[in-house]
Amino acid sequence: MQALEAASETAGVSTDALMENAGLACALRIRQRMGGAAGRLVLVLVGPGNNGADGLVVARHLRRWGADVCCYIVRGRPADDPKMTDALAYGVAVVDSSEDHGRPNLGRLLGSCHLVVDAILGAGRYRPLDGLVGDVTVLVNSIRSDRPDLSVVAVDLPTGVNPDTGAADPRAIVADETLALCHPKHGIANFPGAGLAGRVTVLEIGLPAVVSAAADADLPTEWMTPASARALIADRPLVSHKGTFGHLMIVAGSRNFVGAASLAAQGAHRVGAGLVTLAAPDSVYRLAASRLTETIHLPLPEDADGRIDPSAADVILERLNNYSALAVGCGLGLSDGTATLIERLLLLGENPPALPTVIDADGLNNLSQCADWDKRLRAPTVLTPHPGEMTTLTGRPTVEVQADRLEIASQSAKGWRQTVLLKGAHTVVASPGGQRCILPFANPALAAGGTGDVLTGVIGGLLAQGVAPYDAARLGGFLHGTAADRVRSQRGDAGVVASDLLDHLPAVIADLRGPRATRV
Ligand SMILES: NC(=O)C1=CN([C@@H]2O[C@H](COP(=O)(O)OP(=O)(O)OC[C@H]3O[C@@H](n4cnc5c(N)ncnc54)[C@H](OP(=O)(O)O)[C@@H]3O)[C@@H](O)[C@H]2O)[C@@H](O)CC1
Ligand SMILES: [K+]
Repeated sequence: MQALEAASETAGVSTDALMENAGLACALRIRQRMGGAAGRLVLVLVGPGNNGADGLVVARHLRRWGADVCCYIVRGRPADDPKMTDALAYGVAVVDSSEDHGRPNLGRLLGSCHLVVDAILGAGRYRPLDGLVGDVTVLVNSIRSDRPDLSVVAVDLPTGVNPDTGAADPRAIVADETLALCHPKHGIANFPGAGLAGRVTVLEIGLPAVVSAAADADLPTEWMTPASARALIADRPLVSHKGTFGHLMIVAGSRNFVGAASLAAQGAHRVGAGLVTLAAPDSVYRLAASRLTETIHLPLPEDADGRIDPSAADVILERLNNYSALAVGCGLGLSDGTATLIERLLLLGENPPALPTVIDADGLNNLSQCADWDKRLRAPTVLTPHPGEMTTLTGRPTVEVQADRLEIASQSAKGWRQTVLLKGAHTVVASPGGQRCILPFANPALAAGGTGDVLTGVIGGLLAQGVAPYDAARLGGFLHGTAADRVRSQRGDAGVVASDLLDHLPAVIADLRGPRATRV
């Protein structure tokens, strides 16, 4: 952002103009969050740099719209600060921390306000919080934890989070929402900083078009937003039939994992796949069929333990010409037989159309048993490991995978020449061509068995509709994450089950799509 700011100046757009845009965008979002400005009491914590200047612009606009606004100057600002002059002119109250010994004024303001804006520190050069700033942040965090009705909204980054790494000072602000200005900084993408940011809303600050186009081309990592997800949702023609939206084959399930197969199939239906066939062991078919009324079934021979028998590869392969995508893995089980099945379906070139494929869970575990699997995977594929499965595939310890999720996902995608979706808080998606994106979801409700099976079905359903692998993975992950957030907001963190996500998926898609007219 510092480089982009300099490029903007060169292109004729001053930092002051960007700051004004940023401050207005933040004020609009805060007003929306509060359900209006009039009569609200807002406390803006103002720091010494440009983040503090943004805070003064926010204060001025909220005051203009009728809020009662007080700026608490945490650390001295220049004597002739024009943003301060403007804020005062609009009637913003100002309290200086140097005149608030023992902080009685800050305590009183925190006790009575509706919302706190953290504009103390942003993306400037990072150093640990000094005593003065730390005193303020500790008090804010402590009153926030006593007052569930109090929202803390951070401008750009929560104060105390290292913008480049996501490391956090122990006294860093805990925010309910962070308003990321233009390109979110790594500090709120990486944990622990990401865990302090709350909901992240990305705001435009009006970079000149030439600068933002160059940045989009240059920046290696995309932060998925509703707007970027919307751009990936295809129109559904009015004149269409079930064949228009593809046919997915799901190879899944074993005696112990009947539900995995069923959840994957429902995930695919709920994102609009035209037809879904579940190829599962005969005993799984008998249990799942009554529940999956819309699914086509292909019962398969099974071994003594209720896993798909490798001879089933013939049954599947001879039908694949009629399909548009393949999803493999959910609840398959792990044995020599299932590894042989995977090898035949995916590695031996017997799958003539080389269908776009998503491989998950035991699909990945079985794949890792096959020699040189990464060199032999022919079809355009999305691999969706969780960190443990990534360890199995790469041989790198899970702590290493977790410490550098973006890089490891990207290196793997390039090395395997396939799309990789690395699950976890802030799921990462990387393409073989070097694109990569972060899905901004960290939701403990997703830490439940079966949610990965739904995701596989969702990605498979999108692949079947002709969405390219990298787009299917990031859009699928975004739909899944948004559905999970909705479930969490209704039901809380614990006790959510994977099937709760399913009913939300169509509405998530419809809301993203918006009222745009469907084109023929
Ligand atoms: N770039 C853009 O295009 C745009 C940027 N914008 C905004 O600018 C923000 C970046 O502004 P910035 O560079 O002035 O940095 P910021 O963090 O506000 O303050 C740095 C000051 O803090 C001080 N300080 C640092 N650490 C400290 C500590 N631990 N404890 C105490 N003090 C500490 C440090 O002092 P020093 O370390 O030098 O003593 C320095 O004085 C960015 O996040 C966004 O909000 C938008 O308006 C739109 C356009
Ligand atoms: K801040």
